[in-house]
Amino acid sequence: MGFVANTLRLNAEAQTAPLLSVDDLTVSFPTKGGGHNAVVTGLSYQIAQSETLGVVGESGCGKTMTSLSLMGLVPGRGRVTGRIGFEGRDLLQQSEKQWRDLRGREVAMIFQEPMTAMNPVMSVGQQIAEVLKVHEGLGQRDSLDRAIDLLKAVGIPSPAQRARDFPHQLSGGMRQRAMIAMALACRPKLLVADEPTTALDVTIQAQILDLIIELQEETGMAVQFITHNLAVVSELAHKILVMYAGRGVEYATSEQLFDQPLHPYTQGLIQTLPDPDRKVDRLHVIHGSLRVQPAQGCRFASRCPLASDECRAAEPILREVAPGHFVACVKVN
Ligand SMILES: Nc1ncnc2c1ncn2[C@@H]1O[C@H](COP(=O)(O)OP(=O)(O)OP(=O)(O)O)[C@@H](O)[C@H]1O
Repeated sequence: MGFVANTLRLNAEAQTAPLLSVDDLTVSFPTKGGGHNAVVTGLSYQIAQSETLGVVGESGCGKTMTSLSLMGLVPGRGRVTGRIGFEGRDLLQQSEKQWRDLRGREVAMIFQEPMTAMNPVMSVGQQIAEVLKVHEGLGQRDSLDRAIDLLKAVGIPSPAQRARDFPHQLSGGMRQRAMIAMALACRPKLLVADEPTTALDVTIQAQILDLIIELQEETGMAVQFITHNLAVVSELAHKILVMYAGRGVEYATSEQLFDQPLHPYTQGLIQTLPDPDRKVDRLHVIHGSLRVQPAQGCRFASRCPLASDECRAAEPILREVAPGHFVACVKVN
């Protein structure tokens, strides 16, 4: 192939290849009996540049472990297998040094608990300024000015004063916002946001979601946004992955998922959303618990209104039932 054709092919691939491609991701922890307990099983999804993927599911379904895998931060003796393709390389094959270079610079994560990410003995402004010095090559004065701008952008009042505070001097909500400012400061290619706004009041929540969208438009950042609240991702996500007990059970564009939810669990989640047009006496509840799982077959079967013997026979796999719309349920044709 000639040089021009080759270059065109490579450019076309660069435009179409997703930034992140997770294939068959499994995270497991050793059990007392000497075996392994998988908390995430065979998960596959992709995120393109400028795209937001919402990862939704109830507490304990494996959302955080999925995100920590992308940062190389799965705790303890957790074992991660599969492939995490990022710009064409497999992150699971990286050395610890390569992980350290990647974190913060190319992939940044905002956690539910901000103290995880902050240095307790450095002022908040200085911490953000350090990021800007390293990533943008700014000097001391400029980096501090930009840090103050970022604190203002995440809704922190008197940002110049707050910049001089240490993390423990800020309230929980302020700390959360300061951590978000720090993650966004380095303009990561991929932002992993784990329930970042849950503890904040609705006005600040909306402000932070707007800030993420703004930065995404400006820099082409990809976002993986984890939440148990489908309403939050409906505003923000282009695609949604619904997880149940460590597995992906439905994966589709936001429109597909809200217009035609196929998995009974997704349908249940959507019914739990308050709808001003739907007059109901009380909100829908998905009865049962994630912790109660059948020994084999579909993990949702014990809570599913449609479950029959065929559901309990074998675990359904995620399959494409319409272009770009995947579901793991034998009841869906
Ligand atoms: N260090 C660990 N060792 C063993 N199991 C763990 C460890 N950390 C988490 N788990 C288990 O992994 C499973 C998935 O947890 P994870 O935190 O990913 O869920 P989640 O969907 O993010 O929940 P939440 O919304 O409550 O954060 C849970 O069953 C949890 O008990």
